[in-house]
Amino acid sequence: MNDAQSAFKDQEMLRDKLDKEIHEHIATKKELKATRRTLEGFVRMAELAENQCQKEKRNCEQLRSELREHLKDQQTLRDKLEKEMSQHIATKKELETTRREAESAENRYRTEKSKCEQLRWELEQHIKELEREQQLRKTAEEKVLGDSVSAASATSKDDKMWWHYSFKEIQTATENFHERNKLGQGRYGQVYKGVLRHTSVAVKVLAEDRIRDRQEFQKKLEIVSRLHHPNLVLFLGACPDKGCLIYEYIANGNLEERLYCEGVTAPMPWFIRFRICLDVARALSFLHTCPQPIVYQELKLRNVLLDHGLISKITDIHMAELIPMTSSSGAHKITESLFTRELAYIDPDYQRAGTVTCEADVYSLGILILQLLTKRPPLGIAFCMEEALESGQLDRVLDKSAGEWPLEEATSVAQLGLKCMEPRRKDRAKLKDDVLPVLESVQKYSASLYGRQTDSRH
Ligand SMILES: Nc1ncnc2c1ncn2[C@@H]1O[C@H](COP(=O)(O)OP(=O)(O)OP(=O)(O)O)[C@@H](O)[C@H]1O
Repeated sequence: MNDAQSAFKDQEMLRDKLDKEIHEHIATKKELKATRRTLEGFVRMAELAENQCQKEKRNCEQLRSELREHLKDQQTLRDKLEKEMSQHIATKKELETTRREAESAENRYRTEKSKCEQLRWELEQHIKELEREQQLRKTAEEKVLGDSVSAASATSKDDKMWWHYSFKEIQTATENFHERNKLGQGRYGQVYKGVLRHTSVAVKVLAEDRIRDRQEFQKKLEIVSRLHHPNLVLFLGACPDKGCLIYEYIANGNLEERLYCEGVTAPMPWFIRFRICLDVARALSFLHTCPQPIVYQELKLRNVLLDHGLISKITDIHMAELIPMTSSSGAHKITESLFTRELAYIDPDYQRAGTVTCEADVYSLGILILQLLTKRPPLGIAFCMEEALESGQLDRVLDKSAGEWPLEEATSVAQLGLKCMEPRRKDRAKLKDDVLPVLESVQKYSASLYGRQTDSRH
């Protein structure tokens, strides 16, 4: 083989190689073209996608801002709702409070109404009782006036005005002085409830030393049995040998218990208190104006009993002292030791004069009046009332549980109470001229307020 041939061969091989490379190049070019198209497609798709994205993004922005607006609106609405809700709760609470207040006001109204009804009923009973007793009183007073002189010396006579009960009868009546029938224990003995000859009675069993002087005791019984007055507890009889005194039973306890609402009783209204002052003053006046005057000496809250109509009656009348007919001054030396009496109620003039007069009762009445006005203990009561009146602050010391006191009337009763308590007996208020007129006019005022006459006695 020559050179030409080998060159040709080389050229052939080169041409084949070039052809092959051209083919490969063409194929690669085609591939590249295809790839380029694909890529261009991708680019377009990417552009489309980006456009879409932009659009979506814009939509999103739009939605977000709408959402923000919406949320803002919702927040405003929620704030408004919360505000309204709390207003609603506050209104509801207010309504609840108002409802409770209305309920308690209604309850208070009902209680007050029933108290009023009760008082009205009691007043009506009082009127009936007074009417019934008025007649009794008239005849009794006439009889007493006629009889009391002879009564002092009636011990040996047989014309007894009281029942003589046997001890057996009294034992039966009190179930042999059973504890459950015991009404209380005083300084001079025990008191039992019982039923004697179909009548409710209080049996007072006096201590032995109280009946030692038989004659004196009998004499007292004769006098006491002749004392009939609507405001005195009625003495029915006795079993003198055993020191048992039989009194009518008074159902509503004593004034101290009622004033201090023991046994959860309702407070006494002011007009009942005014009436009690008058009742007690009338009882004292009756005793003092007997032909042979009687000084009660035992006036205090515990010795004023109240019946079902809240009419007051003074008890322990057997403790009273007769002023001897021989005493021109109306003064009497008493044998009783002062220390057996309640000190605060004792006439301060007794120590100076050494004798007792009817003014001693007026002094005790003064304390009782001030106690009913203020519900305070007797000690220092006059001083406290003087201060209140001088400073024009009476309402500060008046007992608020008695209701709305009429100030003008309360002032005149308070002044009267102080006048009764003047240290010197000659300066004290006089029952007939001062005490009764003031208390009667106050009673008239109370009656006019309640639209009817609650007192038919005078
Ligand atoms: N007739 C009566 N009806 C109903 N209760 C009465 C009667 N008499 C007395 N009592 C009651 O019996 C109790 C004792 O009364 P008593 O008179 O013996 O003593 P006191 O008044 O408490 O004290 P003091 O001996 O100091 O007077 C009191 O609670 C009184 O209210």
